[in-house]
Amino acid sequence: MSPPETFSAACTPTASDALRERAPAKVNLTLRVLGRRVDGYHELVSLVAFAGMGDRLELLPGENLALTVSGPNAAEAGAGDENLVLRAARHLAERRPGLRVGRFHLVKHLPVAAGLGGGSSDAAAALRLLARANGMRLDDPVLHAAAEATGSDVPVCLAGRSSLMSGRGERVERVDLPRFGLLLVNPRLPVPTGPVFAGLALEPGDVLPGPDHPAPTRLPRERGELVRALAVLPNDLEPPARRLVGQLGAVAESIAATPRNRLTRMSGSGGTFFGLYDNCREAVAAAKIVAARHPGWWVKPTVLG
Ligand SMILES: C[C@](O)(CO)[C@H](O)COP(=O)(O)OP(=O)(O)OC[C@H]1O[C@@H](n2ccc(N)nc2=O)[C@H](O)[C@@H]1O
Ligand SMILES: Nc1ncnc2c1ncn2[C@@H]1O[C@H](COP(=O)(O)OP(=O)(O)OP(=O)(O)O)[C@@H](O)[C@H]1O
Repeated sequence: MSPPETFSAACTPTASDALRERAPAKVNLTLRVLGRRVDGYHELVSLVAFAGMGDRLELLPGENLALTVSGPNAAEAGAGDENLVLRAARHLAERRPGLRVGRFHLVKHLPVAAGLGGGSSDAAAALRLLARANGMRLDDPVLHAAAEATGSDVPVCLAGRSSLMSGRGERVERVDLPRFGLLLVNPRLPVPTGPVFAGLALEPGDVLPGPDHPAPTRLPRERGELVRALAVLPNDLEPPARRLVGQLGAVAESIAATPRNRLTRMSGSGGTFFGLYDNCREAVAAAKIVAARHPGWWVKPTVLG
């Protein structure tokens, strides 16, 4: 006689119960450094937008927190305690007793330490998934406190749409931007964020005269006008990043030389550079040229906004 049926597996979550979120690449269209705060962080203002590609994160809700990672850049991101997915989850759990967590699976497409805020976007996706699993609203201040505690780029990634980011990264104002074709190029050389900021050689309390940035409402909505406005608002981290990693100059040149390129610039602390185009088709044509000349580089055409 067969043992009595316990039906024990009936309510065990399966992969099909997983919640899913995208973790898109963050692009800093502009990045002005206004000075250095007494806490050592730099005071910034940056126009941030999100790409049509990035990582993917799943959560199978449950009692125990765990993470597995797959995808082309899984090894570089790692699945240990320091992964920003787990750090964000722990920051939220500390602030929200009884938080239901679970098993995360990250598909890591974005290069690591690349200026695309990959880890920050993964952390923000983790917070959005935990909010869904716990019936929390996305504007819950606890979610925002956990984002801020996880990293400077996590609040803007939690917003997940074009924004003007300021302070250390904690102030985020929504901005409407036109859509662009986008080319992302990374020479597969990781660039650590801390040393790039350190290359500015600012002391705590220093204030830089001059750097100014138009308010969200003063930014043009038309693509051509916006490109002209962006052209005079650089990424202030580009000179120290180029000093740190000499090969970055070649990345910028390769994008700038493509047909119909509207703007070429470094994102975040580098070393990914982006090119803007009027549409995705032009970005694909540019990607083919760059990839043919530099087969070892990470080259992705997509859209922005
Ligand atoms: C360069 C940007 O990606 C632009 O969006 C961000 O400012 C960096 O964001 P992030 O990687 O999330 O940065 P965090 O993990 O908070 O900080 C990494 C390191 O960058 C430096 N850092 C970061 C942000 C900031 N406003 N000032 C800084 O000086 C600090 O040395 C810090 O130790
Ligand atoms: N999920 C993750 N994905 C990528 N890196 C992670 C992750 N979790 C932790 N890290 C660590 O975070 C560091 C920064 O990685 P990330 O790819 O977010 O950098 P970045 O793109 O330069 O970020 P930013 O643009 O915010 O400066 C790396 O040293 C990496 O080891």
